[in-house]
Amino acid sequence: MNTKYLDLLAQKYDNEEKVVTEIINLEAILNLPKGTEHFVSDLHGEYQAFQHVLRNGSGKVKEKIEDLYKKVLTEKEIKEFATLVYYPEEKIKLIKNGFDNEQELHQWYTVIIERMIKLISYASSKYTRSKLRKALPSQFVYIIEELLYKADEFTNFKEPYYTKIVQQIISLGQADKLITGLAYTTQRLVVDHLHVVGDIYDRGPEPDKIMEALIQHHSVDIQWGNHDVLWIGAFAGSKVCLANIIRICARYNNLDIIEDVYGINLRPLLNLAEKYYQDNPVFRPKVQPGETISEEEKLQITKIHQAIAMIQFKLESPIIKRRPNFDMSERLLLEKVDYDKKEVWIRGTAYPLENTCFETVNPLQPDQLLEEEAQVMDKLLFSVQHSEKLARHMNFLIKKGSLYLKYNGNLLIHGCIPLDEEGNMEKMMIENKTYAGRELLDIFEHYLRHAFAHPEETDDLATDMVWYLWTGQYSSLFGKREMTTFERYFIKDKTTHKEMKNPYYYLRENEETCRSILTEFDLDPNQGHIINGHTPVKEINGENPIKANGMMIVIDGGFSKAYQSTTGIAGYTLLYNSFGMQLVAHQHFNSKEEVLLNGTDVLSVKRVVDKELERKKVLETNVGAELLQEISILKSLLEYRYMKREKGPKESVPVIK
Ligand SMILES: O=P(O)(O)OC[C@H]1O[C@](O)(COP(=O)(O)O)[C@@H](O)[C@@H]1O
Ligand SMILES: [Mn+2]
Repeated sequence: MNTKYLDLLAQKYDNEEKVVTEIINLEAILNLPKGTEHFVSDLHGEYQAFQHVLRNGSGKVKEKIEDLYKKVLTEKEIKEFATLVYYPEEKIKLIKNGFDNEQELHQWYTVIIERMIKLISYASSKYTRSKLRKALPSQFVYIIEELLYKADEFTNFKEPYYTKIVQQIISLGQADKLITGLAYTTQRLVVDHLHVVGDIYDRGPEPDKIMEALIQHHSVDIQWGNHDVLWIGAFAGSKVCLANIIRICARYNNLDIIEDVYGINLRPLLNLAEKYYQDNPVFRPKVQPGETISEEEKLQITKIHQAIAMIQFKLESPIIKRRPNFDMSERLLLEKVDYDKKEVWIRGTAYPLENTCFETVNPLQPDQLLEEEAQVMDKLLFSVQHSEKLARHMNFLIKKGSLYLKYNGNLLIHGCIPLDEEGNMEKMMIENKTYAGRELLDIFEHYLRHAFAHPEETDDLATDMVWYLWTGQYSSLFGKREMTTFERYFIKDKTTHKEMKNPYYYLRENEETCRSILTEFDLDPNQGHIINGHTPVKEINGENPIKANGMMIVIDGGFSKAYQSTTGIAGYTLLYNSFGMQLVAHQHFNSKEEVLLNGTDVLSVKRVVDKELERKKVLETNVGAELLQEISILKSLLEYRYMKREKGPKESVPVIK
């Protein structure tokens, strides 16, 4: 080992005891049960529902409360207590309003602090003290540690020392803060690591708040979804991606995300829209029940929606032409329109067009942007690339995200591995080289990162490739032959709207397919699972999210409100702890207010996907592999710096994928 490196390390471990202590500490951690992983996907801007799932740990918080209190508390009390852990600030307020004297309130504080301490003691039992300490609210670490210590020692909590501390906290007016801190600590202890298997953005109203929550989260990774790369693409300089995100925001009545949240000036686009467009039924924004919108505003959005959709269609054309390998010439639909007859030719059939808005299209050069349209896009791109908040969110997506992830033996991927009908990995030619399977995904990711690093380039291959990831047939995020946006707006015949899925989506029902994919990614097919998002599982039609004998798990049940009528539920999430995997089905989430008032916790059918025969330890995980490496380095340091040779044979370091 490089001695320079060891010298540097010795600055941190500047005596023998420190090295030895750390080795012992790490060895101990290896033998603890593995932490709980929590998988969510397809959040689609539904911040409130996501918060709920995060706060209740997909039912794990309640489960722990029930383990401890089922015999001593009523169902109502358990619900109340669980709600307090999920939403401490609001619930404390509500409860306090119900008391009419100080004494009752103090009594309540005493009981709740005791319960919270017990809960934390239980929830942290599989972690080291140091990990627990990091999860505690910093201002109360010392006090809580004292209480936890007493909770271990005396089960009845009547110990005067304990009582004294609690009384002091209450009389010094710190109880609310302490309870709130303890509630968040519980949430954090219940789920060790969060995986977001794609599609944070689009359709729902608050993707930015989801991003802020993820930035604050203690441990998270993201597998990009097709909607996320659309936003990354826009920020990286792709005007066609930018047109798409604005179009989708207009369609779902979410333009305030662009305008108010990210501070992007839509005025030039609005001026253009007002000049050329009128009302048009297919471009009116989708308004959620309960949402109010004035007729004037609706009309304005309808116009913007048309203006940006037409810009999008025009911008697609030059990319398709300069990238023959994208094999998308079928999508040059503006050129296939007969503008006199008002029909479009698709694969040899002429379809009548309706609700058209071709005011800015020159039939002789249909993909030509008007000067004004080009200027609008330049201004929008400038504004997007100078939004400080968007920059922060996109940087985080890039830092924590990837196209796929191998984690503890499983493969996490939003969309698919493009396959042909025989189950072979589809090949794509990029710059005279053919890629398939894992290599294809790696090169896609390489281009995406390149595009992000070069936001000034707007028409290069890397930037175009980000758009391909949104809509190309061999994109691992899209997984369909083509995106029929044009047809959906302008053609009545619904057969043209159908988007043919990649064979992956039926082949993934077979174990054999899943085995070959896991092998392609160098994962053990006897142990690993593929965890997918992207396609809503239609539980309503009896679709099973667990496929291929448990090797494939699809967790998109549709947080997206717009899709809940087709799925019949409000999303799946997955939990993977030391005992195995559990799939949780969530029922429709109405509002935080409803949970606060009635304790309705709309969970959750659990299906055991896998049961570990033996409890899985940290040693067998990704984290374990990293710790083993650290231990090995520390042992080298011990030997080099403090001349201690270890007795016995050196262990080899296993690699966990
Ligand atoms: O329902 P909408 O918002 O019109 O979106 C439909 C489009 O969304 C897509 O399904 C992609 O979004 P998802 O990743 O959420 O499936 C396209 O295939 C389709 O054209
Ligand atoms: Mn998706």
